[in-house]
Parts: sequence; structure tokens; C-alpha cells
Amino acid sequence: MTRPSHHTDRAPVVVGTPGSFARSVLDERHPALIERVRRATPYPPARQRALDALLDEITKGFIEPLDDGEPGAERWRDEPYYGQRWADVPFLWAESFFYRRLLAALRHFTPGPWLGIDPFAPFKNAELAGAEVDDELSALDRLPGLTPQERDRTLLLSSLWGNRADLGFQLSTGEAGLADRVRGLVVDDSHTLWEVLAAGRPGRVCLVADNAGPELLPDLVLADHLLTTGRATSVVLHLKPYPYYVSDATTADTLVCLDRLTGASGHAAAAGERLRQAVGDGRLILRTHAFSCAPRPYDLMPADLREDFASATLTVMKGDLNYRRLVGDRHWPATTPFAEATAYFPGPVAALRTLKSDVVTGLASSTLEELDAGAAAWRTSGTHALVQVRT
Ligand SMILES: O=P(O)(O)OC[C@H]1O[C@](O)(CO)[C@@H](O)[C@@H]1O
Repeated sequence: MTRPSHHTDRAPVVVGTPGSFARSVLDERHPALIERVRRATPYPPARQRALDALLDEITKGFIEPLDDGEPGAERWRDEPYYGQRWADVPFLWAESFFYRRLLAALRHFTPGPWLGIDPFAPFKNAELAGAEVDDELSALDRLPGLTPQERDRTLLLSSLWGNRADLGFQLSTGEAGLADRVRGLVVDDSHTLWEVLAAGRPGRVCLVADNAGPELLPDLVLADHLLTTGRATSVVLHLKPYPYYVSDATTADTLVCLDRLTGASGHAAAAGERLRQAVGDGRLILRTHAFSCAPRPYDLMPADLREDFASATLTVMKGDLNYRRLVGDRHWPATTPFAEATAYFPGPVAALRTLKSDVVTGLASSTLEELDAGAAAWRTSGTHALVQVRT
């Protein structure tokens, strides 16, 4: 049985009525994703029929549980939402279960020819192969011309904006590059982030990764920077144990990114070599925990994961989904202090996130007023970002 969340006084975001952001994800993005997956890989007739059935269910039907024979089905057995309409359940739960059902339809966990095949690999590979990535990696060679503070800021903001799915990652250095990336910040606690790291050294940093490819590359370069500047004695990189939310990073994706770095030249290649060595001598630890793909907020994390985060000088949560899970996917007034929403977290925690869903905390009322008076979709369009830290 799942314990109750600390945040039960705030209503969770449910998929809800047409017109809401959450509903558009279920009504539009998920059916479109099924089609993309089908087109990207030549699945046999039985898998195609399973995709048809899933599409039918999410568009017209009621939530069905995983088959009992499905590996790991016991983890999902006691959920309270089966038999309900997809639109009536919490958004966080619905999205997560959709990805689990998609993998079941494709026999991802079933011994046989499709075991372990990542349905999203074609998209992830295409992103990483782009010439833009070559340009961005070459831009790293300009880092030595920056002051140490500019280097810190450039690499932190590259990791942050790497989370903006449609952007590629922006390692373009120098004043112009920085100014561009600072403009969209709705909260910037980055000075506190560096202070926490300085006060806690030598220490371990947990970096909870989000997307593969163009986001994971700057995350890895940031991890290298933390190690080489002595901010971290080790970095624990939390990855997804299986393909999730399309582009979330797995161990396989990390190895591909390391190859992409070492296959480049200059600073990128050197960072790639150092990171390979760091994996080899235990300073870069790749970790996957089942809870990383659970449909739950972090306040319900199990004891071993809590201990992991508690032992870190700082835990850095990347991306939108991790943010939703960190503060609970709930209707917080946007001015609720970030520290209040994350009070349960067992140690200092930072969020590096571009805004791609409705939930947000920690905004100054003046910022909120300004945002509400401007572009309508500031919460969901990925044009804005934040660096929030709770010490
Ligand atoms: O990759 P990120 O930054 O976690 O973003 C994932 C976000 O995309 C969505 O799945 C919508 O497609 C959000 O619901 C989710 O929070």
C-alpha cells in the first residue's frame, strides 16, 4: 500500500477537461507518439495490434491493468485507478502508466526477440547525430577563454537549457550566449547552488538526469566540471531503468553520449575521456532505481533512495517531470516558497528546469504578474526556465 503524500492539502493535477494542458498530452501527444513509434520500427502484426488496442483504450476506453504475466506487474497491481476513464485520474499517474503500457504492448520486458528494444531509440539517435551537436561540442573549446565564474555559469545554464526539448543544447559561450540564456529565467538561485557546493566540499553530488542526447551531453559536461573543479568528489548520475517519457536517459543512452563526447575533439573529447575514467574508478556512478519510473512524487520515495539523496552535498533534479515529482504534481499557488514544497526532501536540492507543464512554485508575485500579463503559455511552452535551490 502506498503511504499518503505530505502534500494532501493540495489537490493533484488530474488529466481533466479538454482544453487543459494535461488533457492535451493524453488526447494529442500520446496517440501521436504511438504513431511515431509504429513508423520508426517495423513491429510485427501482433505488436501492431497491441498498439491499436492501446490507442483505442486511451482514446475511448477505461484504464486496464497490466496483464498478470507481464514482468513487474506486481508493482502496479494495487493502483486505485483501473476501470476509470483516463481523463479522471492524476496526470502524473496517467502519463507514467501510459509509458508502462506502451512497453508492455511492445514486449519490451518479455524474454524473446523484442526484449530490451528501446522504441524511442530512433528518435534519440537522430537527435544526437545532428550537425548542430557537432557545433555545440566545438563551442566548448572557447571555455578556457572565460573566467572561472563565467565557466561555471555557462556550463550550468547549458545543462539547464538542454532541457528545452526543441532547442538542442546551447554551449555557445561568451556574453551574448549567456545573456540569451539568462533572459528566460523566472527564478535564478544559481549563486546559492555554487555556495552549497563550496560549503559541502569535498562531497558527493546526485544528478538526477532527465532526457538523453542533447540534454544529457551538457549534463555530463557539467558532471565533469564538478569533478575537475573539486566541487564533487563523486557524482551519482540517476538514470531511468528503462525507456520512459520518450527521451529519458537510460544507461545505454549515457554510454552513447560518452562515445559522442570522446568521438569529438578538443575539450569535449577530453571531458569524455575523463568521464570514462571516472566511471572506471567509481567517481561517476551510474544508478538506476525502480522508483525513477514510478508514478509518484518524490515525497513518497523509498528509504534507500532517500538515504542516497541524504548523503549528497546537493541533489540536482533535471527537467520538468522531476520538478513535478519534486513538488508533487499539485495545484500550488505559484508564489508558494520552493522550500515549503520541498521541505520533506532529505538534503539540499536544486531544480534545473525549463517550464513545460502547469506546476510551478517559488515565484515572486511581481514576476508572476508580469508573466501572466505576457505570453499565455509561459508555463508550458519551454520558453522560460528556473534554477531553484533549497538549502
Ligand atoms: O523532459 P521533461 O523536461 O521532464 O518534460 C517532460 C514533460 O513533457 C510532458 O510529458 C508533456 O509532454 C510533461 O507532462 C512533462 O512534464
